[in-house]
Amino acid sequence: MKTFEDLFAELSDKAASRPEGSGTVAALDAGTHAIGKKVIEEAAEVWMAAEHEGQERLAEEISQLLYHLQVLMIDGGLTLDDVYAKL
Ligand SMILES: N=c1c2ncn([C@@H]3O[C@H](COP(=O)(O)OP(=O)(O)OP(=O)(O)O)[C@@H](O)[C@H]3O)c2ncn1[C@@H]1O[C@H](COP(=O)(O)O)[C@@H](O)[C@H]1O
Repeated sequence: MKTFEDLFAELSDKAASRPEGSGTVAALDAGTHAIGKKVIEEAAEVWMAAEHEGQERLAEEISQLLYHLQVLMIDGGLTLDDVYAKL
């Protein structure tokens, strides 16, 4: 099972190596504004799932929100420790 740390390491590697066909590379190339819009979209889907769609969908939507937050972290040059220091 993939952890938050595993995913961040994978995405950081993709950002550096820029493999063909990577959605992460495409998202980073689209820029901060576009990534931010995906974060908002996924956050709304998390909210809807929590209210109406059950645990399975909620877990799925939260995983997608975490993914887009990690893309925004990488776009902003943050490390996991930068965020963990604020927890
Ligand atoms: N965990 C994720 C992940 N979660 C969400 N997403 C993206 O978020 C989208 C989900 O959003 P929606 O359900 O709203 O679907 P959608 O509106 O049809 O999506 P778009 O049209 O906006 O792309 C997916 O289509 C993916 O683009 C993810 N994309 C990639 N990963 C993981 O990230 C890693 C690197 O992926 P690549 O960079 O694509 O190789 C791999 O381990 C992937 O499993």
